[in-house]
Amino acid sequence: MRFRHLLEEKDLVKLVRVGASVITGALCYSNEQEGIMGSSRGHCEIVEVKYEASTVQRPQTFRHVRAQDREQRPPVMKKTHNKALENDINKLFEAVNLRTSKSLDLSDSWRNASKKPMKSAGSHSPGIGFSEPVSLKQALRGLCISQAAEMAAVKRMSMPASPRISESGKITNLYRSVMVEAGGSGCSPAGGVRRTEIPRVKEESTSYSSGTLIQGHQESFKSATQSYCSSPSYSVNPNVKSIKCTSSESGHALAECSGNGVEISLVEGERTRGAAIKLPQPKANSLNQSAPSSPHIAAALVLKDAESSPVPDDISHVSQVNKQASEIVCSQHNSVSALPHHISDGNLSKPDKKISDSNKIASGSIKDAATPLKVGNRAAPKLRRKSKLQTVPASSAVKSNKDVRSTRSTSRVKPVIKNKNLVIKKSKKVGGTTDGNLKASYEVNSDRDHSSGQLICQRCQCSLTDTSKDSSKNPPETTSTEAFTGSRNCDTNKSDSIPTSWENRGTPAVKVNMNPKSTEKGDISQSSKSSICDFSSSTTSLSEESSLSGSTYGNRPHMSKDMRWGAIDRVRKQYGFLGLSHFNLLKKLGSGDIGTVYLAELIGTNCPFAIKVMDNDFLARRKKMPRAQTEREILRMLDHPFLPTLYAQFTSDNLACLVMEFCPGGDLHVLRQKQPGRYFPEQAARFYVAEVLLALEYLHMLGIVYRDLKPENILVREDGHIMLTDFDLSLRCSVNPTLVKSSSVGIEPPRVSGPCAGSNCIDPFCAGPSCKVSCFSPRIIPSTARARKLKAEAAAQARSLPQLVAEPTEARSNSFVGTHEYLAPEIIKGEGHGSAVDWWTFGVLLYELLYGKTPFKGAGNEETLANVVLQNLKFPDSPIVSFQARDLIRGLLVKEPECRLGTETGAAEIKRHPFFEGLNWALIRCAVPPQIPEFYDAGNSHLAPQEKGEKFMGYSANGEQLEFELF
Ligand SMILES: Nc1ncnc2c1ncn2[C@@H]1O[C@H](COP(=O)(O)OP(=O)(O)OP(=O)(O)O)[C@@H](O)[C@H]1O
Repeated sequence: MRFRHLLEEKDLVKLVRVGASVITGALCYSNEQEGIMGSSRGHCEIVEVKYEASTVQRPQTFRHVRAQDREQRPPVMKKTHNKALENDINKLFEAVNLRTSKSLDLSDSWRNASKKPMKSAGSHSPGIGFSEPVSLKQALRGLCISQAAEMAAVKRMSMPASPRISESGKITNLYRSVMVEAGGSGCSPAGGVRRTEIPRVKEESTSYSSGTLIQGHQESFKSATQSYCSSPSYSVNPNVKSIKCTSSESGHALAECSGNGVEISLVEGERTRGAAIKLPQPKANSLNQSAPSSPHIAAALVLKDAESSPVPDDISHVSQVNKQASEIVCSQHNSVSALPHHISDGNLSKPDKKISDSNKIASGSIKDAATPLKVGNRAAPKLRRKSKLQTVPASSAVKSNKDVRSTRSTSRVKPVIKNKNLVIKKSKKVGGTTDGNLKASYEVNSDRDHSSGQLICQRCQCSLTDTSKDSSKNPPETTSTEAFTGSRNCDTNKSDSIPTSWENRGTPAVKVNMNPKSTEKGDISQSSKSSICDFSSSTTSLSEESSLSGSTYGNRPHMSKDMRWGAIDRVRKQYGFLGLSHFNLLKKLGSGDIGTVYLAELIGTNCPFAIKVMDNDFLARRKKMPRAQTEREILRMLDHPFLPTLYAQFTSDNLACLVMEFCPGGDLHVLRQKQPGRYFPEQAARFYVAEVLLALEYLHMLGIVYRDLKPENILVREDGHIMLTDFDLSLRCSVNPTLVKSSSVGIEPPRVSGPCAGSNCIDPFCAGPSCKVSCFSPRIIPSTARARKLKAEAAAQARSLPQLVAEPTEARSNSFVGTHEYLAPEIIKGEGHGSAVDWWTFGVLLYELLYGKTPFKGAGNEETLANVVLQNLKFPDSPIVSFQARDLIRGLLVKEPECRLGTETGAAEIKRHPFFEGLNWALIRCAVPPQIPEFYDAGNSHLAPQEKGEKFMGYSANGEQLEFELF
């Protein structure tokens, strides 16, 4: 009987039962005939035969053995392979050093085994040293473990460098080069203090070198832009990979073609209107081809023309030449509404007219030649092309695989990602429709003389050529770069007339198709419009640079007066774009799963921002792009005092950047630990959770289940109010506002404690003529007949009113998302969860703020999870917490989500709880916060507190300085 050299584990166990209780050393049995050892599952991969009993072989890798076998094994060995099993077993036992001792200390054996490397240097497979005794089981397990370790090591080695390192490496490099560059440079702030500035990073000459891209595009870019301006000035900046066209007369940037993704932005002087066209990256082998995307450029310019001049008839003469997806986003910065246009594969989409009029953007599919293209407030000329408007029903949330993580700080559980994060899947139909979007497609004509590489003006039939000259009027951004100036040989009298079509000679015109779904970068698209909730229509299609600013005035009313908009707009107008190079990175604020957040100052503005920098390569490698995309899309939607405002977004060097409001107060987790006893006084806790509640309510109404509530994600603004941040784990779902009759659901009237809660009160500190308490002061109810009457009236009024439930109480997801200590039982149990998880986490949050610890924390993650599901809620004796607070926590930390407070009608239920009695919800943002971060001076923020001779940032509470320094 032929012995199969790959012994199964059970066979070995049998062998041991026969006589050997312990095996020392590795079992490694080579089998040349069988091929790769252990190739089949269930077989032990660890057997090795000592072909010569007298020779003590070092443990070898299987490959080693095989190689040696071929060379060294005596021919007789091959012949013996077919010996009887008995002989083979004998051989095996010869190879095994049997130990007669009765027992073996397992720990010793493990220790010994681990001490002794079991394979020779350079070996690739595991083995166990012969000298150390281990049990068979241990030997097997040890080999499996070491093999697993080896496999992991091999995998690690085969993997690219750590993305985190890669990302931080990029930033570090940026810093380093800045440190070198910036010393004593003009970038230093007043006082000669050196600041860290993001340099313009030189692009490596790769197969997709942006420099080459620029080369490929610049001719056509020049030609195309010359028609806009009688005296254009061009500058090429290889560092930021752009070509910029500036009006020599006005000095305004007119257009920019960026090699990074090959984007063109169109801007024009005071009436800055941006149009970004995203062009396909040329293939590596087509880099030397001339101007592969010039038709797109022409298309972009035609778009711009459409705003100011009629599109000539011949623009409708179109043929398709390039099916590579492109995107165009236009916005009129100074108009109230921003109107995105997308072009890809021959289609140009435009927003729904009605929505755009009301500052709401929706995408549309328009192929009607008669449909005027409206940009901003102006109707665009009619375009002769087919048009089709399509409305696509909102998609529902997509259940995804599980995802677990913890993002608590060092003292907390670190994230463990078990499964994929929930992602809202969207259709990617090119030229088709996507979630909740109306799409439009246009055909645009782009004629150019490809033989000469020149664009031909059809009006005067002139050719457009360039003449190089020194560009002294380049914006500072490009002074160090190659400059060239183009002039057009067009009749100067016609300088105002814009060639709106290009003669097509030999090459068909472009048909650009709009794809409202964002690309991987997700920066220049209408992706936000594909939101599945109703509110998505109010989100704009935001190009990475232009549209955010252009739309913000209309779409973020609560921050419309913020000077930061103006600061960003000025930079954008001055340079034609906004990028990392316009910011001084002052400090790393922290890193998360998908990016790193920096404190940055917009150069020359003294405006601090928090910039979240995400490495697209890293995100793609780690499959975290959807999380980043979710966060980006949610950020674009937000307009709430307790939620972040996204001022701008852009991509620099494949780093996706989100420019947000900087919160100098740190997060509540840090702040709590600075409190005496590491817990907040009840009044302070009430303030913070009340604001969180409003933020959650708003999110729910947008169809966003937050899912990651914890103190670390609650930042403190400079005014002491909170900002809920971090949306990459949020669930987006549809919302179906439901009108609920109060009587049918037994809704209790709002628990008003006095006139303070009346709608007529506009003073947060006023609770009526006789009530001089703030919204957060202990309730003082005047026991007057008048007060009682008012209360009764308010109660009666509330009873008579129907109630609108606009929160996604029906949303369901099976994702395993959150932070261990904050995970709701239904998430742990995998039963599917909805918005009620936010009310569970809300309860945990209140508990932690009041008691300084979370209610179900165990020794480890598993114990914590078990406690969440099984353990009853207990309250510590200390500190003393009010009955109302405990009652609210009890109502929130109900393990069955259907019985949990807030599940039925959302935040309204919670707001009515006696814990919040006396709180004027409407005026909470005017209330005095428990603590306010000290004055922040961006101009000095780069300095260490010691350097400034003062604390950089601290908290003052009741006039008392708390030792709370951020830097
Ligand atoms: N606007 C901001 N102002 C001040 N600090 C901020 C701001 N945004 C984020 N931070 C800080 O930067 C750090 C990283 O934030 P980030 O959101 O990237 O990571 P995170 O909260 O751990 O979440 P995630 O891992 O999901 O990305 C956090 O410590 C956070 O407190």
